[in-house]
Amino acid sequence: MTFEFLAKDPASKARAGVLTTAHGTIQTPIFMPVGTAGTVKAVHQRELKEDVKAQIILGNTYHLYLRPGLNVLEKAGGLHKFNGWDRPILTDSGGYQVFSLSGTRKIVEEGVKFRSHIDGSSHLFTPENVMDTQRTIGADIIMAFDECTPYPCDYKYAKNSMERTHRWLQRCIDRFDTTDPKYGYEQTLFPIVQGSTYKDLRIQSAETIASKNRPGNAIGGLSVGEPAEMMYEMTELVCDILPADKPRYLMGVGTPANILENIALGVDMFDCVLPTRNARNGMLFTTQGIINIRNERWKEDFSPIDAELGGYVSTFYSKAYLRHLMHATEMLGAQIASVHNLTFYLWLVGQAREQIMAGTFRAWKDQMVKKLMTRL
Ligand SMILES: CNc1nc2c(CCNCC3CCCCC3)c3nc(N)[nH]c(=O)c3cc2[nH]1
Repeated sequence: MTFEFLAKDPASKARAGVLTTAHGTIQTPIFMPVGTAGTVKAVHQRELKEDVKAQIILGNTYHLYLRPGLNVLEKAGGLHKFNGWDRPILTDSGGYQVFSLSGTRKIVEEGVKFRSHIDGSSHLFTPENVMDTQRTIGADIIMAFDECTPYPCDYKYAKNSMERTHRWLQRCIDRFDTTDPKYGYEQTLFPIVQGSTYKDLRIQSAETIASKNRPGNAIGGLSVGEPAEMMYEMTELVCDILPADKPRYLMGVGTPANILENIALGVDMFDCVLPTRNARNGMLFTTQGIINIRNERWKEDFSPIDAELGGYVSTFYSKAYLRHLMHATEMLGAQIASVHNLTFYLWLVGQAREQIMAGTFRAWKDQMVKKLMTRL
């Protein structure tokens, strides 16, 4: 994988570039739609490509390992073949999902013991077997096995957890660098910075991750309930230490405003469940601001969902019709809202990229953040 720089914003740390992987190129800054069990919920691959214009999507190691399982995925020839997505895929390492999904889990030096949320069977994720699992899934970019510390978290726990994550990282590197890809194309391992909200730990973790000299780096342990200002402070601190010539991936972020503010701090890659999860609850991000489509006020508004955004669903369907579908709990409602929100997120990062290329990102960002927060 290579990262080529195209432009840097004169009035911020925002940059625009191109990431080249075995399954194609990615224009950065980029938003990566989250697929859980091998699908972006309620969205067809064709819609992801043609309407959303997604360039890279996420797969979920924890889910895919439990169901359909590695045998099916290997027989299919990997996730790209299984779900038909022939562009880049990134998989998270599963540690975070164990914490957020499996009620019962225990962290030991070896790894994390947990029970499947599907059938209660017990499992152990280790740095080594999580590397092997991600080799079998076949994602172009895979993440190191880490612990995402909760917020708030006391200093002692954060320090011990960070040091264990660094030991796990070395085990990931040793395993990854001595195993081959299974399907004939190269994969890339990203390490993840931890350190909770403690400046000295964040500096130490960023320096450790930078020293591994991998093709890309991730920032973890944020977007876990901390105030936005804290997220920005930690991100800026870490971005100033991570090498500028490698892509920076801020995990699990975020709202449209979070994304623009973090692009200004030097982040290139984002993922978040917000656009799809909120869509299913009727919360739409639009070029005019945020709409709760279930609200009475849209009952007889026959204007397009978002005429400015363009794209099929946002111009073909009206607000009144989508509101009706949501109230009737019609599946089509979730599909329309999901495609709309994802299209909005890809549009937003695309606009940011154009502004960075034009050298006008900073002023555009400041007024866009205000507009995006407007509740219509
Ligand atoms: C929402 N906030 C947040 N997410 C974080 C995530 C998950 C990022 N999203 C991955 C997708 C989730 C759905 C299924 C497909 C993978 C984090 N992941 C890791 N490994 N480490 C973090 O510190 C880490 C930190 C995170 N903070």
